[in-house]
Amino acid sequence: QNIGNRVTRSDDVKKEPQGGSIFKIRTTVFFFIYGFLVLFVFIGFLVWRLRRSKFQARNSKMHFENICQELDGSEDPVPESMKDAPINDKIDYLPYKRNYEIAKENLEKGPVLGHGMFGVVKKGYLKMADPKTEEEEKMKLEVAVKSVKNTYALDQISMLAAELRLMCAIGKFPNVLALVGAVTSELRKGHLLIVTEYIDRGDLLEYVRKHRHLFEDHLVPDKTEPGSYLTPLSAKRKTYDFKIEEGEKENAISQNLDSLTTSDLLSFGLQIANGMQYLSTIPLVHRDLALRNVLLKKNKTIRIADFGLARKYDDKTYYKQSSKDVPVPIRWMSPEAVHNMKFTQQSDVWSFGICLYELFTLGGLPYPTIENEDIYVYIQSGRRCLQPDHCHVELYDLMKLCWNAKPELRPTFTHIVEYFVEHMKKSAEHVYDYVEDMLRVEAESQRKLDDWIKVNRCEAFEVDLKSV
Ligand SMILES: Nc1ncnc2c1ncn2[C@@H]1O[C@H](COP(=O)(O)OP(=O)(O)OP(=O)(O)O)[C@@H](O)[C@H]1O
Repeated sequence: QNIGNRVTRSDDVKKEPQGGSIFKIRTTVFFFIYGFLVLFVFIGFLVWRLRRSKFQARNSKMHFENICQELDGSEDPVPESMKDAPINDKIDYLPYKRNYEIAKENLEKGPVLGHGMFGVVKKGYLKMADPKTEEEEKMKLEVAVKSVKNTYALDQISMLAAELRLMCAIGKFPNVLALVGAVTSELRKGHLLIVTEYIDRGDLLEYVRKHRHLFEDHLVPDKTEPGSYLTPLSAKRKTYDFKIEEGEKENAISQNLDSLTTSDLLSFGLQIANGMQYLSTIPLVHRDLALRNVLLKKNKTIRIADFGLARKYDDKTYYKQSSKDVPVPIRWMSPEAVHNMKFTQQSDVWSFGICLYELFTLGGLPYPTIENEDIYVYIQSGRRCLQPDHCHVELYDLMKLCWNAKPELRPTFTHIVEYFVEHMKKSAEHVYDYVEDMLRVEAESQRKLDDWIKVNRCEAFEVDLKSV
């Protein structure tokens, strides 16, 4: 049957009229022209792509070149009008100190510690730049290494470079995250690494939240206060009862990380105030002071971190006032900062008051019953966070001072540290002694970080800081 069909088809072909071949020629010519056009467009597209990627490469090379130049800071002197301005405003003039440079081969990268919106922080191990002994050759320092997720995101690399220059100017202080060094040698290829101290216990907010069920409250209702049985317990004045024997004072803060007591909260509060006081003398405005940006070490000392210009835009904590705006940490912000987006030392003081609230509520959300969009109206009407249960009234008084509607009437960080120290010397001297001792140890360990990079740059750095 198949053979039969084939015969029939070939017969049809033989019988085809002449008009059919004209049609065939036309079709061939049409396809030829059409194919030629397609080929022409395709080649045009390839040429356009090639030229565009060449242009982009030249453009990003130029941008990377700019970022490299910016690393050295502007050659112009800081204008007289900006002399006393916070270093955040003078970022263009801040240089990256080249003696912070780490040889890439001395740095080994480890597991991811955490992500920001654009950045990623990994654990790292740094070899000594100039080992003198065999033992030193084998030694490795645990560090944290920050980089951007997308090496082609020029604006993010530029922000990371700015963060590096800011960290160079900040220097070292026990309650502030210290820069160990940086790898900038491959910046032209989009690779920039900031290497800082490794802080082993994550952020303080998570720590207090995770340990709130173990909390040991040493703030008890004042037994000497006269009151009737009609006075509710919550309305009674509370005082500390640390139950520490004379000889046990030095162990009064447990280094066991599976514990959380009133002494710990006081110690964290004092340390944050101490770190902020140092930053305010530089002067640097943090702009995002919150427990989530404070890191904890296993000896229960803390480091204020996250001076970056990039923010965690995807985090619910950051609120967009309108679709055009940059998301901001509205619950931590003073009213004037919300109103005009102007961040100052006084707005940092407000945020410090909120940090105390977070501490003494064991990681509670500020204004828990108020929606983001209603916070500004709420604080403008004079209302504030309520006194946390675990907070001594003198510390709540300090919080209220930090939340004064008038920025100029808020205490400075120097006043805050004095207030804290006085409160602790009176009521919790063991905590004060502990913090003082630990900070001495931490200052020493930060000084030793310089040994991991070739040059001992402490002196040079101090001279530079004064001239900024
Ligand atoms: N020095 C450090 N030691 C240990 N862990 C760290 C260190 N720095 C950051 N981390 C961890 O990495 C997480 C992300 O860090 P960080 O918030 O600085 O990232 P980021 O990229 O700067 O984010 P963004 O700039 O968008 O705020 C932190 O929450 C913390 O858990």
